[in-house]
Amino acid sequence: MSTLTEELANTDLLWDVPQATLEFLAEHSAPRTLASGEVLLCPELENGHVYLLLTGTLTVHFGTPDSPMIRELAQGSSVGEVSIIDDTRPSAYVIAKETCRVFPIHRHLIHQLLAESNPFARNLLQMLTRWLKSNTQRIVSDRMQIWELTDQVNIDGLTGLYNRRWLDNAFPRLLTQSWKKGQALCVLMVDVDNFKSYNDDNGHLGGDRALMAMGEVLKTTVRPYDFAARYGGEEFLILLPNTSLNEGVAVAERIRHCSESKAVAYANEHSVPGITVSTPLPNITVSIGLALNQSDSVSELIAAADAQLYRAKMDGRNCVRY
Ligand SMILES: Nc1nc2c(ncn2[C@@H]2O[C@H](COP(=O)(O)OP(=O)(O)OP(=O)(O)O)[C@@H](O)[C@H]2O)c(=O)[nH]1
Repeated sequence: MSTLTEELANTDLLWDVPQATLEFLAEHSAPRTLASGEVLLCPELENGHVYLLLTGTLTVHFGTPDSPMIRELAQGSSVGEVSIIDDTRPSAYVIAKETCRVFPIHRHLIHQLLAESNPFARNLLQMLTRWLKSNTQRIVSDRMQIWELTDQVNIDGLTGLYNRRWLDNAFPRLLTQSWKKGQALCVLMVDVDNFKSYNDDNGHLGGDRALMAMGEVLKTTVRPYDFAARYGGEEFLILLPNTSLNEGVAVAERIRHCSESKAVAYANEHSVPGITVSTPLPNITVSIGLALNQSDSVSELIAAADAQLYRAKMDGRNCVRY
């Protein structure tokens, strides 16, 4: 067996292919040497060959040759088969990472091998299946990353509620939807009472703990189809779609009651080695202003809820006004 046919027999595409076929290929083509950085395939040029990688490493890049590599191909693998099968230009740049030796098999020979050699057809099918699977996995992991990132940009880091950015996008859409359907949209503006003093008495970290407790209260008191967002500082906006005034008042009272009875735990302290103690901070109270949509104007609705919140503050705090 010559060295070249041995090398061919060790590639994924020609594994288990009869010796006579390997010799036939060795007679009809010859290895080509690529210098480091040389482009083997690119979307701008037609491709007429499948290349078996005999030695070295190739890298695959989408978009431009200097974009980050998306895949590395090791000795024994092959490239170009997809553009040969579907008769299109390559979809990516394939570049030699170091000096490489590749063995080109012309399109005509590939079609001939497909028609005549079962092991070759099976190998090709397996390679394409692996390729398809790895692409699917890449799409799934990219999508999960996008979901995570989308979540991160829309969620307030301290409270875990939606943030102002989310609110600015979602509120106009929700309001327009409700307005078009002729449904009520109830808005609660929730503000922690005397929070400046709370911060002064318990420190900024203590204040943060109180806001985290508020986040938990809001997440657990609103219904699954309602939305709770941190509007800014110690102020929260709750959107209750398809909700009447009476139902909204009931939700607001529930939030008010849960807030005053929710324990605010301070950061863990280690008083005894091995035992973790959480010192409680004073509970907080909230004032809530409530308004129903009278138009599809976000600013009008916020102003109406804000006016009711002001009344709640003026009436002594820890109460709901509408
Ligand atoms: N710890 C902490 N404090 C914050 C945060 N955001 C805003 N604050 C503080 O919240 C306080 C809000 O105070 P004010 O707007 O004067 O209102 P208040 O003291 O709650 O008084 P009333 O609303 O009238 O009951 C300010 O001292 C802000 O510094 C935060 O993320 N963490």
